[in-house]
Amino acid sequence: MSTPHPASPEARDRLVLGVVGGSGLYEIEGLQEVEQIALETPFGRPSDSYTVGLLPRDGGLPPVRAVFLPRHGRGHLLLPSEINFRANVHGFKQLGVTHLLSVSAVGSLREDIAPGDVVIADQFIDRTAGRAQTFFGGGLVAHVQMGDPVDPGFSRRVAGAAAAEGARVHEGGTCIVMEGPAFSTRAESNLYRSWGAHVIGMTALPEAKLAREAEIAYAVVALATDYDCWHEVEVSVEAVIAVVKANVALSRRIIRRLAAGLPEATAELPYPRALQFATITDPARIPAEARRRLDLIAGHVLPPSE
Ligand SMILES: CSC[C@H]1O[C@H](OP(=O)(O)O)[C@H](O)[C@@H]1O
Ligand SMILES: Nc1ncnc2[nH]cnc12
Repeated sequence: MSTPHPASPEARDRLVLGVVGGSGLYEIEGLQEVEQIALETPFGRPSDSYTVGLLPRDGGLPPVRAVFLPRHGRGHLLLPSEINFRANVHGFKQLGVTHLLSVSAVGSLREDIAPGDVVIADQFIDRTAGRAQTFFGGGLVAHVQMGDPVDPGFSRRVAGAAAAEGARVHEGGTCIVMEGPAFSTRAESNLYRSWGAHVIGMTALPEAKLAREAEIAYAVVALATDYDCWHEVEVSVEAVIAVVKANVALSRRIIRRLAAGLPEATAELPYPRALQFATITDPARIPAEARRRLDLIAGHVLPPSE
């Protein structure tokens, strides 16, 4: 399978679907012409090798290229705090991904979001600590916008695919992203409820911020697995995994249904041009090392060095 350079106009015009699998989703199904690709990045190693292949598309269109990575690694070896989010997103970018679907297990902070329901989260509150949040730094400064952290058009398609596959879908919702790995205290859980949040997880950030910097459209399909501890019963990994396992076939069907309806060209489902007005550093002062490290992410918005 030939892959154009991800920064080339040809690659940026062609829609490529990325899927980052969460707890319980370590493989996807139905891929044709499958390859496993192990990558290195300037930010270290991703969580595992990427599975790359083709998923069928409706309407006589050629299949869509799809790239899958389990964010905790196969066998679930990585804590949320141990995930190298920068390497994971950089790897997706290297493989030409333009649209990244995050699959995530979350706790519910609302009575009306029951275990087994799907939430297409569209806002996040960052309660992580000490995670690398950006590709930038070291002499090249950029500030991307995060007012709308997920891509609305892509998220609508994800919601449509989930509903078509029979899920009970909540379109929109605020996700608290905590550091973990311990689940919340009851006081924290009640505090997050008082903030109006809908669900709680441990991984959507900094993933969404890095996807934005990489100009990859991002959407989350969050599977509610439990009622966090505000609901009186403690959260247990056993309960979370039981719900994920009961819904793993649903998650895979949502991915296939989403892929089937995707257009061929990014013009029909544009990704964010997030870096167009985000860099602030005087191009003449950018260190060569920073230019090299950020070439794939920001090379297209930087004037060439003299
Ligand atoms: C196994 S319960 C806690 C664990 O599950 C979620 O992972 P992911 O978002 O990758 O599905 C949550 O964020 C925690 O990492
Ligand atoms: N209650 C919860 N808190 C944080 N992350 C979760 N993932 C699944 N359930 C969770």
